[in-house]
Amino acid sequence: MKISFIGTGTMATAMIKSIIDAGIFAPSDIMGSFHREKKALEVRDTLHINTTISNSEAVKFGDIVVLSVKPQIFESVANEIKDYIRDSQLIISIMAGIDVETLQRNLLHKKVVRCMPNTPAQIRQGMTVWTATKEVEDTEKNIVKQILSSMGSEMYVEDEVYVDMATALSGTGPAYVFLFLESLVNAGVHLGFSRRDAMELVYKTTLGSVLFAMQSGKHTAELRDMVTSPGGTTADALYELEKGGFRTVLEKAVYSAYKRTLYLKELNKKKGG
Ligand SMILES: NC(=O)C1=CN([C@@H]2O[C@H](COP(=O)(O)OP(=O)(O)OC[C@H]3O[C@@H](n4cnc5c(N)ncnc54)[C@H](O)[C@@H]3O)[C@@H](O)[C@H]2O)C=CC1
Ligand SMILES: O=C(O)[C@@H]1CCC=N1
Repeated sequence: MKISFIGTGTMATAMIKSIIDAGIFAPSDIMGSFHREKKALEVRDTLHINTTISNSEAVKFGDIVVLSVKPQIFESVANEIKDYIRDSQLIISIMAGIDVETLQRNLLHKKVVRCMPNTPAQIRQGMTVWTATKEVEDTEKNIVKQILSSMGSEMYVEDEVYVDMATALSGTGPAYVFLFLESLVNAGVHLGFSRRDAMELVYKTTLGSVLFAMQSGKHTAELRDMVTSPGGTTADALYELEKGGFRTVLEKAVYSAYKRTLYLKELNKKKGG
């Protein structure tokens, strides 16, 4: 079985490394298409996969074709490749804000998987939410599951509305976490720690807390109470966080990313005609 990537950037490269590491595809069975020859040669030399600057060549190569270009150029890429897609091929899209109906209509193809991965896939710790059209067979769904599992965890959903929601929560999620980490590290530096020590304290505290929350199975409010001594330091810090609207700001941010996903979806539907 062969797989092609249309647009071999950050996310596609993470997927390619994962499927090679997991032994699902050999480099010789992978093709990546590129915008520029120079980048294609660089990747060919490092990952030892096949490369091309022709999207139609890439489509002809794979049994599975992954669409990993930016959503803004989907329409022009679809026009370029639609006549080369075979009925038997499985199309996997990782593009944000392009729904199944728009994919099917622009590609003139029914067998489609839409998924939303995230960047921790680069170290095989990603989280991907995905759905498939009824034309995708169970054996093909199993292959998709294997591909996505090689990048970390995966969650299948029947209704694609959850893929839109996941775009705001888990797809965009790493950016929220990185901003949180950056703020805490800065707070540590403000107190007087070296940046290196502050990073170690913050990263390990965050990692330990996440693992504790996952393994204890307790509600986070209960875990928070365990830290909060009467008249102690935590109560003061939490008071300031609530006063500053920490939860509300976070919820509004996620909701705003969700609205943006829906906006992009509508925009791409209209563009597709
Ligand atoms: N970066 C992220 O955290 C996530 C991104 N996504 C989705 O993944 C897709 C790719 O995102 P990234 O990898 O971050 O972007 P990227 O910009 O790193 O990758 C896109 C690649 O497409 C190439 N390209 C541009 N025009 C092309 C053309 N006409 N034909 C072929 N290739 C072309 C670019 O040179 C680039 O390498 C997007 O649709 C995005 O919505 C999904 C989940 C998370
Ligand atoms: O910002 C974006 O549009 C992409 C989709 C999810 C994460 N990054």
